[in-house]
Amino acid sequence: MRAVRAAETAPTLHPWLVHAKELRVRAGRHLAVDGLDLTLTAGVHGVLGPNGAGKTTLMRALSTVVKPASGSLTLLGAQVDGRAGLREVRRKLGYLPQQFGFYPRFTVREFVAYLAWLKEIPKTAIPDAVQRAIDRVGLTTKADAKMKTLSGGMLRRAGIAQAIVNDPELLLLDEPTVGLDPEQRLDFRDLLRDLGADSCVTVSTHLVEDVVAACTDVILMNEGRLLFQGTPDDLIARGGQGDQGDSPAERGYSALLRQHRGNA
Ligand SMILES: Nc1ncnc2c1ncn2[C@@H]1O[C@H](COP(=O)(O)OP(=O)(O)OP(=O)(O)O)[C@@H](O)[C@H]1O
Repeated sequence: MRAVRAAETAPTLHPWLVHAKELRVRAGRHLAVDGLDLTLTAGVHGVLGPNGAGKTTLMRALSTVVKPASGSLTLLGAQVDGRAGLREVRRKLGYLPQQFGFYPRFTVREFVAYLAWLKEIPKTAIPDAVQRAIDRVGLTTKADAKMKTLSGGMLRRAGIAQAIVNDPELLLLDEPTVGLDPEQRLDFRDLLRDLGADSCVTVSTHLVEDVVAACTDVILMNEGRLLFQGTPDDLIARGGQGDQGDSPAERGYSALLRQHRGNA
């Protein structure tokens, strides 16, 4: 019998929950993510960048919806290379796509329960998990309303509920605040902080102020690459009086893009 080394039975330690190296991902024929290096741990990571920067394509790769064209991507310790073995990672993922499909006749509860079933949550645990997710996004009174009767902002919240129903270790939210009213946006910031306390939450948005208020980490993408990664304070420190923007963070954002374009 072969001797088993201690290293073979030790738990796998992966300091990064997401680790991308020289990552390239196609959107159609276009290389929308083009040589991205990124490491993420627990916390709330806000992904900013101009239209077409590759944010959605990155989120699709992190959610395992599209497979990388090249480079390496490790999610929750598992190498994503297009082959088998993704089932375990997918059970621990939550993903709100920019546009998501649903059966319009489903109630919110049925929609979230369906996703809970897909995530392989044990049958007996589903009703409580669904109720908790619906409560956390503030849709308690709409739990038994049909999806087709919801407003845009409510639909978005139902989408967030399905993404968090399995208490994911890696949560990916693509433009989650679109359509939310100001009060709901403030509630959502609280939810983000709560979720990021012990999991890795990645939020793509155009709202620099949401990132500053609710994120531990800012990621700025441009043309498929990482331009900047730092704290909201680091972003603010990059801006000057002459830079475009209505707030210190927006000025920091503009300054980083301007400097990059100047150097390109
Ligand atoms: N199906 C496709 N075929 C060809 N090009 C595509 C396709 N989808 C996206 N692209 C291109 O890939 C690039 C990145 O798109 P992506 O949607 O990832 O950017 P984004 O940062 O999310 O943009 P936005 O802020 O507008 O949502 C863009 O130049 C876009 O035109």
